[in-house]
Amino acid sequence: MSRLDHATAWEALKSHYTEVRDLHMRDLFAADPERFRRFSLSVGDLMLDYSKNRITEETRNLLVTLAEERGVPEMRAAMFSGAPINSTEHRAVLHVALRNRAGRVIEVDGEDVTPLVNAELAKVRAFAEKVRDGSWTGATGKPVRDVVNIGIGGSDLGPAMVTQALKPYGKSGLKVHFVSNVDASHLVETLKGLDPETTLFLVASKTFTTQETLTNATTARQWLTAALGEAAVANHFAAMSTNAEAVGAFGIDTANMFRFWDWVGGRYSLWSAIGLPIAIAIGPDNFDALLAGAEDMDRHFHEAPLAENMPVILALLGVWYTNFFGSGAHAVLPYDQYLARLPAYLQQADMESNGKTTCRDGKPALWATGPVLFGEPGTNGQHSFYQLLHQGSHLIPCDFIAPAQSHNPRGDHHAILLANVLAQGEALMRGKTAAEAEAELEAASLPASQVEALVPHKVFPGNRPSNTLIMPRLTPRTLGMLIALYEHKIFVQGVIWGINSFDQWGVELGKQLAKRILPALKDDASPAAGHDASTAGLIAAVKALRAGK
Ligand SMILES: O=P(O)(O)OC[C@H]1O[C@](O)(CO)[C@@H](O)[C@@H]1O
Repeated sequence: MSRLDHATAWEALKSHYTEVRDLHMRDLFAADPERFRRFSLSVGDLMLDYSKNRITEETRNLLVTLAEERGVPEMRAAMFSGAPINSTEHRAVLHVALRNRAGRVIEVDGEDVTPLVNAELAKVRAFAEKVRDGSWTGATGKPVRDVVNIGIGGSDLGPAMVTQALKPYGKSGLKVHFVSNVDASHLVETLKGLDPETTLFLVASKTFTTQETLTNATTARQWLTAALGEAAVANHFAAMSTNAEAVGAFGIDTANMFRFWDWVGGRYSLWSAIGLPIAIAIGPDNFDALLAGAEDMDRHFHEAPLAENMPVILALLGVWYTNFFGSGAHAVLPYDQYLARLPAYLQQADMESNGKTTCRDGKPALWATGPVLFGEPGTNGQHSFYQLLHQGSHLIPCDFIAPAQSHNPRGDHHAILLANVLAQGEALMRGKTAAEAEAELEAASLPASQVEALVPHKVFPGNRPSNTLIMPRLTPRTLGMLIALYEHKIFVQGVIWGINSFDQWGVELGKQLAKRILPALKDDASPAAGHDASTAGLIAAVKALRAGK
């Protein structure tokens, strides 16, 4: 693949940028009453308004040309067909096969994976049903009341986010908890008040070698066996993994193991057996609806022309701001308390996928790649970092996400929430001119000297871009669509930037060094030698504090 900055469309976009960068969106809206219609699109129940972006039709055309030139349609076809597009790990990338409810044949190394997926999904459904109806019992014959998922990264964030998002679909008397951090406080606080007789642990790890997960699972097993004995493990532990050998070695009966495959990336795995806690929490039929929503988005992404393709449009807008406006951050702002963990989930999905500067061909990326992603739910962010969004020195594109109906209609709450989300997009776009600020201050009868002093502080530049995603209601189906939308957006950006979005070598170095530091922390005989002066000094200081010196 040739260099991104050598693409013809890149050059065209560079010169187009110089024409567009000073246009104000206020003027673009004033000049075109059709702008909303022109720059919005729907997929099923999900509507995207992207008219509040610093673009013209020419911008969209050029960005679409860039996507074509960078081979987005070809890579998309390769992904859906099961080609090994995760080049550094020689793996297919087939989270789409996990929600292939249409039953398309998808082959990996000559084998159709669809029957494998369906068989495992049937096992997940059956197990979830048993836990929910009480026919799966603990060692003393009692039904499960608490499920504790132990996993981290992709084996935690997706299921935790979805389980929280779909809490209204939960079952009373059955709670699903998530433990991820190796800090024992996470496990200890979660287990407080739980009864070993009615607790089921799900150990979720693709590799089953992850230090945090195995440490937490070992301590959880001690907690269980201290109360119920070693023989209880079979009724109280199940695992989701690709590594049957390691699951068996850990002492979990592989009959209680739900498997997935190396062509499912960890951060794309919530649709696989890793979704078992979701299926238990919301029921297999709702889990199926989640898959159906994702499949709706897959179909749209696979088939819609690039210029009318929601994930492609979101990806191209991100490229526009990252690579031409020099924006290094992106805010995801769900106006729904149930989506509180969506930004955290997307941090892994996006930043572990596209936080890279080496291209597929091993050469450095000489252009910016994935942005810093952050966000907070609802109006909380407005009373925190929105100040910077409105008046700070950084241009930070925002995605607002808002279900039109609440699961908890109470008085004016939801109307207020919706008024706020719509107001934020409008405020970011319009801003407030000096003349408007002055008129406001004068109307408040302030003395002229104060008006003059305050006006510069009250000005909002506006012209700050945002997308707004709305849906009737947050349901398993709309959530499935939303997550798949972001997955495909990330994919398209990776293709354009020329990077492999499906490996994560950048997480390895810290893991290696932690393994070297651990003995030095635990054992006086292990010297801190071989570390830089700062790390060696910190090791010594931490050791002294641990010893109470
Ligand atoms: O599921 P596993 O193998 O325990 O890995 C957990 C997480 O660790 C990572 O490899 C990063 O450290 C993620 O990509 C993954 O989701």
